[in-house]
Amino acid sequence: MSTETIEVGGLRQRYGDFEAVRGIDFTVPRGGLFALLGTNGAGKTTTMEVLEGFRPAASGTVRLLGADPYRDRKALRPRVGIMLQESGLLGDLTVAETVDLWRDLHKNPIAKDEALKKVDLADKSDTRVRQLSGGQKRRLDLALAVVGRPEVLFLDEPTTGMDPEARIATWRLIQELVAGGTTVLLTTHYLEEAERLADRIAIMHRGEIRIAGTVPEVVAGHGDRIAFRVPANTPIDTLPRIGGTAPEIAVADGLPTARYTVTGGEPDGRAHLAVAQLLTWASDCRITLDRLSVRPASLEDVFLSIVENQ
Ligand SMILES: Nc1ncnc2c1ncn2[C@@H]1O[C@H](COP(=O)(O)OP(=O)(O)OP(=O)(O)O)[C@@H](O)[C@H]1O
Repeated sequence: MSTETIEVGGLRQRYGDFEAVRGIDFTVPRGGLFALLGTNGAGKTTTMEVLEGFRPAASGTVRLLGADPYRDRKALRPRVGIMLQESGLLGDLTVAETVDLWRDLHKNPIAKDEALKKVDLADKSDTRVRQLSGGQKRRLDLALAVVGRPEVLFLDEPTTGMDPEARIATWRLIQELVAGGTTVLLTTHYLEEAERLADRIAIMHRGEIRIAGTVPEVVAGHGDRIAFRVPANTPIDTLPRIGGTAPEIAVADGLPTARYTVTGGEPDGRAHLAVAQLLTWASDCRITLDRLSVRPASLEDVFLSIVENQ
């Protein structure tokens, strides 16, 4: 028997003639947190909806807790928590009434006060849902998703609209749930959210997973970034090519800034060699490399290179 809580193999999904998901594969073990990142319309929500059992897979294999999420959705429902992108809350109910309604759907729900405390809405208990702010509604959505003590949690852009404090509190709650063994599939446009929370991520673009792995694995092949400013009138056309690549030059506040992406070679030594080459050039030109920075590629760099180049 598989030890994976979520299994997706060769999943394809169409809307009429349009293929929104074009053969994707990933698995999430019990207690893992997998984040799907990607451009608008990449197919993240569609993938999640198949796993949530809202529609059958057009082709491919999809298993949730060892079962078919569409055919076995009745049996799976009590074991799964879902936070959709668009909340379907009833505006006339109070926060407390809403939580009560959801608690009634579960056999062993957490206490109402505990649910509201988890998402910092205890003081809004008697407020009508329509009077909540966007971020507060998101927090109520999250309380409803966790009220039934789910084994698997689907979170579709959970922190959109939340202020930074609420976002950090939400991350803490998600981390507690994962530490307790809950398996989470998350979609997000916040790269920092994925970096903080996920064991593994996938970046989707146009219905395909373009890259997947742990964050260090994903950024590993994308080189280092070197940037510096030089005084005006520096002969920037004499800047060395590094690894066969010329720098990108941008002018800010009247001063040229050079940026290199350094790939190839041994990761441990390539930035060192590149900087040595640049310092020699600077010394020959009798200038200083102002605000010299050297860093490995970030998740944002990888994301942008996927989106811009493909
Ligand atoms: N019900 C639908 N009918 C037709 N096309 C749809 C439907 N739902 C989604 N699509 C299309 O399928 C593609 C994938 O949409 P999906 O919502 O899965 O993307 P997403 O990655 O979640 O995007 P976002 O980050 O904007 O939420 C998009 O091009 C979208 O327009």
